[in-house]
Amino acid sequence: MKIIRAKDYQEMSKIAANILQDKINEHPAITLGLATGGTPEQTYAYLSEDTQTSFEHVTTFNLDEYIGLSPTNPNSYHYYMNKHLFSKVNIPTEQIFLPNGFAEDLLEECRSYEQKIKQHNGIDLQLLGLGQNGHIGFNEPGTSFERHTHIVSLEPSTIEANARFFDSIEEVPKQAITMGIASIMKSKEILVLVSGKAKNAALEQLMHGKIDEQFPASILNTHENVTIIADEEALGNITFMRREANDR
Ligand SMILES: O=P(O)(O)OC[C@H]1O[C@](O)(CO)[C@@H](O)[C@@H]1O
Repeated sequence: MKIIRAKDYQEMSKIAANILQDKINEHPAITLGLATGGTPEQTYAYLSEDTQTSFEHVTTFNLDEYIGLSPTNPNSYHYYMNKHLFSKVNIPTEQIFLPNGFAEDLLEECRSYEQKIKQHNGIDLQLLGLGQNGHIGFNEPGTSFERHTHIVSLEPSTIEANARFFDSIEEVPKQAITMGIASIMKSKEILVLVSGKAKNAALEQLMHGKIDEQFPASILNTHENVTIIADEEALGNITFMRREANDR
């Protein structure tokens, strides 16, 4: 795992945006996996400001979506992505994919979402945030590393952490559709963004803890092409010593 140290949130976001821009310019028909939450907001803002990079041939798959929120609900991840990125870049609508948390048949939605990713030959570059409990996408602690896109019940701690985006905690949906750990791990390359003191313990566990389904992000240590971009607050005093194979 490669670690890039950024001074602060702005610098982390700028580095991430530059990496994404370079990848898109090198491979205009790239398939990106995208994340939501507070962490990537500024990365998307930098991408939106850039008039040199064309999204005309880019395809995107988002990690997750709440169940029960329509795409026009301001708290849905559909809405978030339109607001922060898709409405500001030249990506054709038919190249944008998010799970539909409003689908009548949610199991079929999970199956067909996974199928669509496959039909696009998988994800070339997956952007990830890190939950304080180690979740990636909405894969909560205890999720099997073998799972593909599936329905999850959100942990009380995730509901609490995400309540800041809603008028009240009662409004936070209790379930979501998420790409599974197995879906994420099939990505050719993964970029993890980590910012702020609140993520320090999770980042330390990701870098130095054991690989365990109780801490979903730990699986990233077994992927061959992962870069973490973390700011100084998130890194705190974490040492950069190399993880040995027998630490796993
Ligand atoms: O960036 P945040 O808001 O801290 O969230 C971290 C992670 O949690 C989620 O928002 C899900 O709760 C992910 O989409 C995100 O990557």
